[in-house]
Order: sequence, then C-alpha cells, then structure tokens
Amino acid sequence: MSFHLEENGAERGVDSSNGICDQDAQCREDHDSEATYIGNDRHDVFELKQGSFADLTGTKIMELIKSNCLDNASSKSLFSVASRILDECVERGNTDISHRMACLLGKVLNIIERQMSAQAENCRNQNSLIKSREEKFQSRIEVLETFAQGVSEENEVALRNLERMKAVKTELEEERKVEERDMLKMKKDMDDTNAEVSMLKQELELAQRMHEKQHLELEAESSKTVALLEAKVKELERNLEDSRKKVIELEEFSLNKRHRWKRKEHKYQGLIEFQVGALQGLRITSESMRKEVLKARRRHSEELHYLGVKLKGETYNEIQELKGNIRVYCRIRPFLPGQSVRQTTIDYLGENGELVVANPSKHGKEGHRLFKFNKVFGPATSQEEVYLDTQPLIRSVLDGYNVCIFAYGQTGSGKTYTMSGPNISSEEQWGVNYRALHDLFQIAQDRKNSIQYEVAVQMVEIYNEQVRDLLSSDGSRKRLGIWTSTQPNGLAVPDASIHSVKSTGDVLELMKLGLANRAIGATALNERSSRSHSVLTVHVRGFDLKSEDVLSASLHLVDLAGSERVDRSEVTGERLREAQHINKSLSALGDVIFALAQKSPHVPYRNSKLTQVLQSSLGGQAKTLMFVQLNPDTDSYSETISTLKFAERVSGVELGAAKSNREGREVRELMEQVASLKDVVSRKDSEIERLKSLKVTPIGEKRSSSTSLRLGSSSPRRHSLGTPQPSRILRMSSLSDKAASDGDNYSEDSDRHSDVGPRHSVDGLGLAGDFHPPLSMVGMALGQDNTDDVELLGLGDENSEEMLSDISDSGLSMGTETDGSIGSVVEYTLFPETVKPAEKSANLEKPAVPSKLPKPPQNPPQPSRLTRSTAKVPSSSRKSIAGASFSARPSKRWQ
Ligand SMILES: Nc1ncnc2c1ncn2[C@@H]1O[C@H](COP(=O)(O)OP(=O)(O)OP(=O)(O)O)[C@@H](O)[C@H]1O
Repeated sequence: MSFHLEENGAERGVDSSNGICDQDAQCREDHDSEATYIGNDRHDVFELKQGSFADLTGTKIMELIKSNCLDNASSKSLFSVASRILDECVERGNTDISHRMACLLGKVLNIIERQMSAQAENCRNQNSLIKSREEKFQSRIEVLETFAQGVSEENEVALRNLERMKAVKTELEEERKVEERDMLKMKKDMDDTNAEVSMLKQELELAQRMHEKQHLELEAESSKTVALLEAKVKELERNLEDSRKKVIELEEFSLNKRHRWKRKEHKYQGLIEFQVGALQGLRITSESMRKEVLKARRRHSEELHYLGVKLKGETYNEIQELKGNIRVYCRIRPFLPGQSVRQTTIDYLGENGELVVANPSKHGKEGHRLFKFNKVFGPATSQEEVYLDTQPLIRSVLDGYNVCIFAYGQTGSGKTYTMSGPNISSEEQWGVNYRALHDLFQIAQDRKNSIQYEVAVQMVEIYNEQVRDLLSSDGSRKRLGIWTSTQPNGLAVPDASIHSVKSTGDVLELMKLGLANRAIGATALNERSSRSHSVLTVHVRGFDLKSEDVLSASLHLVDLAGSERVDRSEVTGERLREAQHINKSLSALGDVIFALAQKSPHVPYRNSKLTQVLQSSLGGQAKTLMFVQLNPDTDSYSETISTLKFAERVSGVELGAAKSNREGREVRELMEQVASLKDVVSRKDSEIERLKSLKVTPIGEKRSSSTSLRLGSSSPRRHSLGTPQPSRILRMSSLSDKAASDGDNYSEDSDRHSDVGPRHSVDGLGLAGDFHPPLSMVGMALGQDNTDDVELLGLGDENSEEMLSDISDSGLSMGTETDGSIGSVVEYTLFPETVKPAEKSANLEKPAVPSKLPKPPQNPPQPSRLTRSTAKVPSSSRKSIAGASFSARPSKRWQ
C-alpha cells in the first residue's frame, strides 16, 4: 500500500517496505510541512502541507477520518493530525472533544495497530523470505563449495590437459611451422618448376623449329636416298638371282654331304652299338669278377678255417699246383624230376673238395670212402658257379696256354649238362663251352688295343674210333684223318672244317649244327645217351701289337662218352661194339694220364683217337681240367666208385708247369728264313730223287699200289678251301711192314718227341687265309728226321676209312707213319688249290719210296708254292670255310 504526500505539487510515494526509518523521516517532514488535501474527488490522496493540519478544522478532519482518507496516511501525519485536534480543543476549551478525540484516537490506534501488524507480518514474511533465501543461499554455497571442489579437481585435470594441450599445441605449432616451411619450399619448387616449364616450353619451341627444319632437310635427303636405294634394290635383285643359283648348287652339295654324313652316322651308330655291347660285356665281366672276388673271399676264409688242420695237405696241394697237376672238379648231378627212389650215395660234401661216398649195402666205417679233389660241386650248384671256377683257365688260353677241359662220368651223370648245358637258347643254362667262348670274345675285346685275336673253332666227334667232322656244312660226316705228331696248336684233325668265329652268336649257330650232327642213340641207361666223344677245339691266335709276338693256343672242350662198364649197359651187337670202343678210348686216356703221372718215357697217345686228338693239351705244358660227373643214385654206386677212383688217380698227375706258346718276331723271321732255305734244299732233293727214280723205273711201268706215295684225289679237301680239293692222303709203301717192325718203338720215338719237342706255334696249319702256319713248324719239321715228324692217317675216301678203322682197331696206328716231310704236308694243307692238274698227275705218278729211308723221297713241293707259304699267299687261296675267313687282318701283319 502506498501513501502519497505531495509537497509543492510533487507526489511523494512511501513504500511500506521502507520501514520505520522511512516513516520517521516522513513524520519529520510532515511536522515541518503543511499537509494539503488536493481536490475533493480524490479520496485516496491526502496532501499535507507544512502547517496545513493546523489549518484544518475539526470538521474537516472528521470528514477525512470518515472518508477513510487517512487510512493510508503516515503515522507522522496522523500523529500531527491528532496533535492538531488536541491543540484545537485546548484552544477552544471545548469539552466535548474527548469523544471525538477518543474516536479519532481509536481510529488512529487501529490504523497504527493495523499498520504495525502489517508491518510485523511484513517483517515476518521478510524474515522467512530472508531465511528461506538464506537456506537457499546456504545450500547454494554448499553446492558451490562441492562444485568448487570438483572444479578444483577438474581444474587439475584440466591443467594437466592444458599442459598436454600446450605440448600438443607446441608440436602442432612446430608441425605447422614445418608445413609452412614445406609449403614455402613447395612454393619455391613450384616456382622453379614453373620456371623450368617455361624454359622447356621455350626449348620445345626451339626444338620444334629445328625439327621442322631438319624434317625439311631429311625429306629432301630421303627423296635422294630413295632414288639411290631403288638403284641398289635393282642391283640386289640381280645379286639375289645369282645367289639363288648358288643356293641351288649349295643345296645339291649339302644333300650330297648329308648323305655322306648319314652314312657316317650309320657307321658311328654301329660303332656306338658295338661299344654299348662291349660295355655290357664289361659289365657282365665286372659282375662275374665281383662274384669271383666274393667267391675267392669265401674260399679264402674257408681255407683259413681249415688251415690249422689241413696245413700239411694244403702245402702238398700248393706244390702240386706249382708242378701244374691236372685239376679235378667233381660235380654231383641232382636227382631228376622223374626219379622215384631218391637214395643218395653221397654222404658228405666238404667245402674244401672232400667227398664221402657211402656204400648202400655196407654200414659203418667200411661202407664209407673219402675222396678229395680240387673242388666238389653239390647238386644245387648252378652252371654259373661251376664256370666261375673254370674261368681262369679261359683267360690262360688267351695268354697262349693250351688248355683241355673234359667231362668224365657214366652215362646220364651230367657231362653234356656241364659242358654244353641242357638248353643253349637259355643263357643262364649255358654250359662251360658257351661261357668259355663268350668270355674269350669278351677278353679279346678288352685287350684289342694291345693284342688282336682271331678265334676259330672245330668240332669233331670220335665214334667207334673214327673221327667225324660235326661242323661240315654239307652234312656229310666224313671220317677224317688226324695228326699224330706234336700238335702244340691242337690242330689234330686238319681235315675237319675250321670256322672263324667273331661272336658268341657265331658259336651258337655252329654248336647247333654240331649237336644236331652228333651221334645220339637210345640205351637202357639214358635215352639221349651219346656214345661218342665230342671235341670242340677253339683255336686262338693273338698278335701282340707292341712286341709283335704271336700267341697261339688251343682250348679243347671234350664231352666224353659214358664211362660205364659194358655189362651194365645191357647192350649187344652194334651197341656193344660202340661200348667197347668207348671203354677202349677211355682206358687209353687213363693210360696216357698215368704214363704222364709216372713220368714214363713212353706216353701212349696213339692208343686211341681220343688221346691223339687231345695230345697237345694233355702234354706236360698244357693246363688240364677234368670234370668228374657223378650220379648220386644208389644204383650207380659201383660206377660212382670206379669213376671216383679214376678221378683220384688223375688228380695225382703232375704235368709240370704250363708254358705259354709265345713266339717272338725275330725268332719267327729266322724260322721263316730257315724254312725257306730248307724248302730249296728239299726241292732240290726231291728233284734228284725224281731223276733217280726215272733212271731206275722204266717209264710207263705200273707201280705197285702198296709202294706208291699217292696223293688221293677223291677225298674232299678242307672245307675252308671252298672247292673239292685233291686228297692229301699219304699212304706209305710199307705201312703194315713198318707197323709190324717198328711197332711201339716208333710210337715211343714219336711220342717222346711229341713230349719234348719245341712248342712252336703251327697255327697256320690247314687254316685258310692269313692264319697260315708260322714257319717254325716247317723249319722244325725239316730240321729233324722226317720220318719221325709226322704221321698222317687221314683217309679221304671210303676205302681209306675202312683201312684207318682196321689199322686203328688192330693197334696198328703206331705204324702208320708217312715218309712224312712236314713240308709237303704243310704245303698241301695250305695251298692245295695251287696244285695244277698236271702237277697232280705228276705227283701221283711218283715212284714209291721206302718210308724209313733217312732221306725219304718227298712229294715234291712246287717251289713257288712253298715260297708263298712262307711269305705271300694269294688272296684267292685264302678263302675261308663257309665264307668266313679265319683272319680278317691284313696278311702283312702276320708275316
Ligand atoms: N647239374 C644238373 N642239374 C640238373 N639236371 C642235370 C644236371 N646234370 C645233369 N642233369 C640232367 O640229367 C640228364 C642227363 O644229363 P646229361 O645228358 O648231361 O648226361 P651225360 O653224362 O652227358 O650223358 P651221356 O653220357 O649219355 O652223354 C639230363 O636230363 C640233364 O638235364
């Protein structure tokens, strides 16, 4: 509520809220000023002016009171009013004032009271308001305090952040600075680039201008060049035309060259294949050598094992080895698939060559017999294993040693199996023969840079004491004569065809023929039993390229006929005769061996064809190996024992150290010279003899056949010569007389001579082509008593065969010597085709000469023939058998 006091027309407002102080101040003002009432119509406005209440009449005051105008007047104003009233009353002396006064006062008091309570109320409100405000402020202070606390923490965080921010800021500022620097730099670069670009632009413009200029120049130049080139093109076209022609020429030339190269390629291809073959051979050899080494190692350890107990025996063996004894290998055949009873007589097989045989009908110690050989092969031993122990001998052949390998045993005991094998088409089952030849080729191939070898083979069979050629291509198995004298080259059967072989394939082909030709018939013991001895002779001749020595050797591979006794064979008639012949020849073989063992002055080689054929390889200087074949069957016990006894005796034979047949060049040349001179002498002698005989015998007188020296013309000559040749049968005039008179004496002489005679090579005897004889043989023959040199029992026709059989059977072979100049024989053997028909008849007409004359009449050799025999042999006379020349080497080499 507001109370307005106007002083001098100005309105003065007083706010109740101003409090007592304000009212007191107002009272003081009211007191000093007169309150005025302005206007009648405005009741709520009461104006008090200094000294105005005093002017107011009571009535007027009353009216004011009644109109409630004083309600809002200030207490000062009211008190001044009240005081005025009271003063008035006092002045007037009015009694009735009290009432009015009381009313007024009452009124004034009410108003004061109301104002006071309003004031109090107001104060209370003000207080509560202040209090609430205070509380509010207090809580706000608290909030603010907590806030301030939080704010201080936050402040700390914020401070830290601020620090970080500051750091970041500094970093950023640095970055910014760097960026600014970069920017500056870039700007600078840009400026540079722009400068460069502008420079380049300038340069480009310059270059463009230059280019245009050059272009123009070039255009001008090119037009010139085009003209020039066109001219050149024309020239080149001309040249091209020329070149084309040349190319055609060159093409033709290159075509020719290509053909030549192709041919060369084929040649080299062949060479490579050959080398590959050789390599394979080498591999095989190395493999077999490996096996050999293994075997040797095994043997060595075995030997060590037995060393202690067998020292004595071994020492003996060693001595024997040095002496060159015959080696004996014993091989036991396994039971055959069809055999039902399989009781064996073999009780024990020692690893050192020991063998114990048990008698099925006796028990205990008495029933057992111990034998000892160089080796014993059990039934399970393979062909290869057997061969491995034989192989060193094959090497010896190529070193110039004569070697003889033969298989001995009863029928069906495995002789053919060991020597040839059951099936020649299976390499695994090959016997010693094929393996030996295969190896010979291999070794010869290996040595070809130092020694050049030639190999030739012969294959004969001895059936009923008759020699037959198994390799004759015409199939006619003629009975052949044999040499009975010294034959160091093993060419005992000169009439047998001799075949040059260069590979195992060649050998296999020949063997097939030989096997087919071999006499095979049925007996009670073995249906495939062969009742003949088969002799495969391999002649080897080597020329040492460095020393020019000539090596010659022969290898005899002999599959003997069954050794069983006649009565066991249960045969009669023809078969009985066969068996007798077989037994006879085998006992002759035994006799020779035992004569050698006893160092007997007489070695009866001539008691059988077999020993005659093998003579060169059974002599003291050869290496001999005997396979003793056993049938383990108890039924064969007695045969087994007799075979083993024979083998035991053979194994004790000392042949002396073997010697190689190597002939030096100088010796050969000297011998050739000697031969040539002897030839001249011999021709002269024969000429004298002829003249003498012409004087003695009237011309035209018929000569007695028994005293004639005849060259048979019906017998075919050596197969190697290709055409039928005049027979070279030399039938002595006093053949039977001589045999009767000289008998064994002659034989002894001859045999002894054969034992001690020089071991010169006579390779060329009877061999075609370049494989002609070293003249040492000729010289040797001419330098000795001719009658002792040679015996030729060769019979070319049926009559002569009969005669030979007769002589042989009746033991007259010892006396069948010729007048026998070896020169004449050699000549005929080598150069029969050079004998002209006229000469032949002249020869046939020659008078007979007693065989035992100190200088027997010769079948006069033609001078030219002998000369040729010593030096030059026309190529036409060097034809080989079956088209295969024994030697492909130039004859020069061998002279
Ligand atoms: N070691 C062996 N392993 C297997 N079979 C063998 C062996 N030895 C021999 N035979 C076989 O025994 C049989 C007789 O052998 P083989 O013909 O070789 O005897 P042989 O002694 O040559 O007889 P013959 O005196 O009649 O010529 C053949 O069937 C042969 O295959």
